[in-house]
Amino acid sequence: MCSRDCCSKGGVSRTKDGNPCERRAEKQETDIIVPTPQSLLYPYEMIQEIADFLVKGSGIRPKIGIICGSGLGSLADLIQNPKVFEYSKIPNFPVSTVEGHAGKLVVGCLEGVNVMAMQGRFHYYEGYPLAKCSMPVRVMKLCGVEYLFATNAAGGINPKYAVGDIMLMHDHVNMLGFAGNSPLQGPNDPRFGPRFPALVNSYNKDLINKAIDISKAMGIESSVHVGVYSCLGGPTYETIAELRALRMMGVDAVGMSTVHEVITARHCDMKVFAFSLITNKCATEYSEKKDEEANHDEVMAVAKNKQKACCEMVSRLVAEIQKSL
Ligand SMILES: O=P(O)(O)O[C@@H]1C[C@H](O)[C@@H](CO)O1
Ligand SMILES: Nc1nc2[nH]cnc2c(=O)[nH]1
Repeated sequence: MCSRDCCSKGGVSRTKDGNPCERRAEKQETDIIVPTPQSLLYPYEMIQEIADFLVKGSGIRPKIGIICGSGLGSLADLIQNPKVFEYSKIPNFPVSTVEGHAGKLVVGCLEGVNVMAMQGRFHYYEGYPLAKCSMPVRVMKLCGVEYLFATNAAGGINPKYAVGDIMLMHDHVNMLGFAGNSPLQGPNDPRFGPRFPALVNSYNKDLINKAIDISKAMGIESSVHVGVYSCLGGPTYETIAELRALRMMGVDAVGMSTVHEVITARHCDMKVFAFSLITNKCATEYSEKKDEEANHDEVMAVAKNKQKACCEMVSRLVAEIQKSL
């Protein structure tokens, strides 16, 4: 009861004659916390400011943006004459909190092409909203990037995949999107892209075909697949029932990233190439042994072992793009 002698009925405070209590209504109004829509977290001007800082600081306008997956930070070590920016020194940039994600942005030259690589990405499970996780993709765009290379470590659900294989992504199942979460949620800024972007053909077919040719030239084609990736929120790895459900949906590999980055990149019309390094085989039988459970140490160890092949795939593909520039 408030001091005006009100009672609460059906969650609404009312005076004795049945009218809503004004004082209570006023208080409730001030108590309501309206979350900022995701798209407003990083307005265009703020992204422009970050991009200007990076272009001015490096003296480079990159054409290709690379996001290094867990344990794949060595992709950025390929870059010549690197200018390195710690995330903590970039205005309005989040910090990396996960092992295997160094938290550095490296700008320089690879195979004659200006590139920008993120040694460390941001994940939803770190507590960042999706728009914050994929904000660097928009920064890349305003720096001049036309191609996004997104890489990740993922669990292999397709029974034909082995640990250490590479899966070229040709599509995704957006589980967080199924649940109504999107980095584009909120008012749309048309300077980035349209309100309703189409996502069919998100993964550039020409780049996938070039990567297949490269895998043949490298003699690793038997361990390179083309498949469907799905991102879950993490940080838990999946239950067996979840893995079975994903398999039934046609998912070949599962991870905790990339999809929202690809959505953001396609929204601003970047060409996308993405691959998963299969760091563990997902258990789909209840009889699996304890030592077959996914764990991050294993993910990191496999990524370390396979970084050479991943690096070669990336640099050869950049060299192919260079020919067409
Ligand atoms: O950043 P990626 O997607 O490569 O990292 C995966 C997903 C989790 O961050 C981590 C789990 O081991 O690896
Ligand atoms: N969700 C998920 N992410 C991963 N990253 C590396 N392996 C896995 C996995 O099995 N599941």
